Amino acid sequence: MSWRRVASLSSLISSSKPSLLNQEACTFKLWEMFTTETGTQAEPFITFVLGGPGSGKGTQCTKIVETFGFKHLSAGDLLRREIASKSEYGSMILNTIREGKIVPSHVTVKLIQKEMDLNDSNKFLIDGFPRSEENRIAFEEIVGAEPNVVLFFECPEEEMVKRVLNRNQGRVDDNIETMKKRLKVFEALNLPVINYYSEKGKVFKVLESLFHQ
Ligand SMILES: Nc1ncnc2c1ncn2[C@@H]1O[C@H](COP(=O)(O)OP(=O)(O)OP(=O)(O)O)[C@@H](O)[C@H]1O
Ligand SMILES: O=c1ccn([C@@H]2O[C@H](COP(=O)(O)O)[C@@H](O)[C@H]2O)c(=O)[nH]1
Ligand SMILES: [Mg+2]
Repeated sequence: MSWRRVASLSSLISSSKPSLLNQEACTFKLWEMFTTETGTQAEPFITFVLGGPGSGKGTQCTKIVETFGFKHLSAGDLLRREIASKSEYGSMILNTIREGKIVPSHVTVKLIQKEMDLNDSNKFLIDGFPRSEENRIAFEEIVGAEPNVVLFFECPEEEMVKRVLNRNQGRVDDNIETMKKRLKVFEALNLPVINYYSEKGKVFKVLESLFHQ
């Protein structure tokens, strides 16, 4: 099956009976097709998983990993690990996350690249990255690859706010002040990346609908 055909499925999902397809069902259906298509591919299969703060990226990535064995690389988790290990960039990263801003591209891309190199898997879910056009360009230059596909989790803002404020994972950025900043950054810097890949026919929009996790 060609990517063109897979992309046309995305438009079907947006236009036909979205209320019957919850995030989980959409994701599983799509990934079933991707694994069938790319099972013998030698090059790494790269998926960028994008969406606003609290849209459910991490939650769905965990489910995909459990079922299909992709390697999940959360850029946010890699950055939080740097803070915890008190690395040279730790305090700068902590301050940036507190402010809801974006960590310099070279730092994040190096962390992602290192994890990709260390891993045997050839199928990656890169969650929460790229956050900006600058991030995207840095990844493409440094890693020398583009994503095969981009999953975009669309979720109403009030739902994202509710989820983040109820997450209870002790994250320094899960408070209303930082959340407002993160939403602004998402719209100003992350949406252009989604639009860029959308024009290349690589984006699957996964619709939020009424469903139980
Ligand atoms: N479909 C859903 N319905 C209700 N709650 C959900 C759903 N998906 C995720 N959640 C909950 O919402 C919260 C945020 O989800 P998650 O951490 O997966 O979001 P995220 O997109 O990774 O956010 P961030 O960008 O802040 O890391 C979690 O507490 C999760 O359990
Ligand atoms: O590529 C990235 C990813 C994340 N950040 C910073 O981390 C926080 C939290 O990220 P989550 O993906 O929500 O876990 C984000 O708000 C940014 O401050 C980043 O700079 N670059
Ligand atoms: Mg997350």
